Amino acid sequence: MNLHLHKSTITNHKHVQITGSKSESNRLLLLQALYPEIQIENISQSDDSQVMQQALQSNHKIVDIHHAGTAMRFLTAYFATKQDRETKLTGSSRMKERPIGILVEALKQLGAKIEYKENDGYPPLLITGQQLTQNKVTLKANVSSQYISALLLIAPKLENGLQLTLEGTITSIPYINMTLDLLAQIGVETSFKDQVITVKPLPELKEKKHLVVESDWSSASYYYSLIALSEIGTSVTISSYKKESLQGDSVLAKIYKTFGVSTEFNKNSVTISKTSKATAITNLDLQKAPDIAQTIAVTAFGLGLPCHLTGLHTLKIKETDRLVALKTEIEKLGGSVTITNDSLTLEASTSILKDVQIETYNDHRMAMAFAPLALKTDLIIKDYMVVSKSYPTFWEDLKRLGINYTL
Ligand SMILES: O=C(O)C1=C[C@@H](OP(=O)(O)O)[C@@H](O)[C@H](O)C1
Ligand SMILES: C=C(OP(=O)(O)O)C(=O)O
Repeated sequence: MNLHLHKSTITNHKHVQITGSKSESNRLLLLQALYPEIQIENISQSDDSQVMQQALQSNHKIVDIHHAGTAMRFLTAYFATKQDRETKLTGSSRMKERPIGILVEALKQLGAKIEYKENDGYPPLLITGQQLTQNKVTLKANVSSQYISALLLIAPKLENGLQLTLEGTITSIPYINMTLDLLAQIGVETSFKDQVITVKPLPELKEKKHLVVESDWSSASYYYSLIALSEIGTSVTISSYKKESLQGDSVLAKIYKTFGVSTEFNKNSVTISKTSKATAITNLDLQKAPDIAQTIAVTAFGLGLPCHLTGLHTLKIKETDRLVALKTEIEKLGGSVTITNDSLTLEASTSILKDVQIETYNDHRMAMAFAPLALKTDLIIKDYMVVSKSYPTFWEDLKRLGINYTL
C-alpha cells in the first residue's frame, strides 16, 4: 500500500517517545533465554524483536525470523548450543541472500552441527544442537559484526568460555562493544585487545538483573533529518536517551552539527534544534554506523548539498542493496548519485521533483529515510508498513509532529 506525503511543516516543541533499541533488545532477549534472572525494561516494539521473542519461546522445529538479521545470526549460535533439539532456521527470501557462512564455519570450529538446506553459505539452516566443546575460533571480521556478537552472546555459557581472533578490518565495531558492555552488565568478564576477544564462562546469575534498554538511536536519525530540513528555530524532544550510549548511531548528534542541528541532553531525553545554516558533509566514514547512511544521504539531498560517504561496504548485504536503492530513488527525485562497492557521492542539486513514488524494497530504512522530504515536496512511499521492522509507530509519530499524509 502507498502512503501519500503532503508537503508539511513541523509543529514546534513536540515530544516523541521512541521505542527501545532493537539491537540492545535482541541481545538482551537472547541473554534472558540463557539467564532467566534477567529482566528487561523498554524493550523494542519492532517486528525484529517480536520475532526474536517468539523464536526463543517456540518449540517448533521450523523457526522463521523473516527479515531480522540479528535474529538470524544470534539464533544460529543459540540453537547450535541447544542439545536434544533440531531446528530449521529460515527467513524471508532476502534473508536467504544474506550470507551467514562465516558464522556457521566459526560455530563448526567450536563443535556445532549445522547444514545448509538450500545454498551453501546462506539460510535456511538445519541446526542440530550440541555441546560445543572447543573454545578458540578465528573468523573474518569485515563482513558483519553480527557474526561476532552472536558468538559472544553464547560464549559465557560455554564450558571454557571463548577466545575469538578477528581477521582483517573490524566492521561495525560499536555493535561488538555493545555486546561486550551488556555482557559486563550481567557480570561476565571479557577483554578486547587488538584483534582478540576473550569471554570467561558464567554458568549462572546469582541474583536478578534489571536492565533498561535505551531508545533506538537509528530511529532518532529520522528526527535529526526532519530538523535539519526545517527552519532555524524548530525543535523536537525525543526520549528516552542518554549521553553515554551503547549505540554507535548516537554519533548522529555530532554528524548533524554540520547540518546546523544542535543536540541538548536533558535528564532522560534529547532536544534536537535547528540552530544554524547547514553546510556540506564532504567526507564521512560510516563504517562504525552503517544504518544511518540512508538518512544522511537523503538529508543532504533535501538540503541541496553535495555529500561523500565512505565505509559503506556492508550496505549491499542488508535488507536490500542499499547503495543501489539510494541511487535509484534519489535519481528519481532529480538528484545525481555515484556509487562504488563502499561509497556514495551525491552532487549538489537545486530542486526536488514532485509526486515521485519511492520504492522501499522491503527495507524499513528506505521508507523512513525518504519521509523527511515531505518538508520539501509531495511524495509517495510505497509499501509504507515496512517501517515496522524497527519502528512500528513511525507514521503515527510523524503525524503528531505535523507531517500530513493520506493513504
Ligand atoms: O548487531 C547489531 O545489532 C547490528 C549490527 C549492524 O550490522 P553489521 O554488523 O552486519 O553491519 C547493523 O547494521 C544492524 O542493523 C544491527
Ligand atoms: C541492517 C539492519 O538490520 P538487520 O541486519 O538486523 O536485519 C537494519 O536495521 O538497518
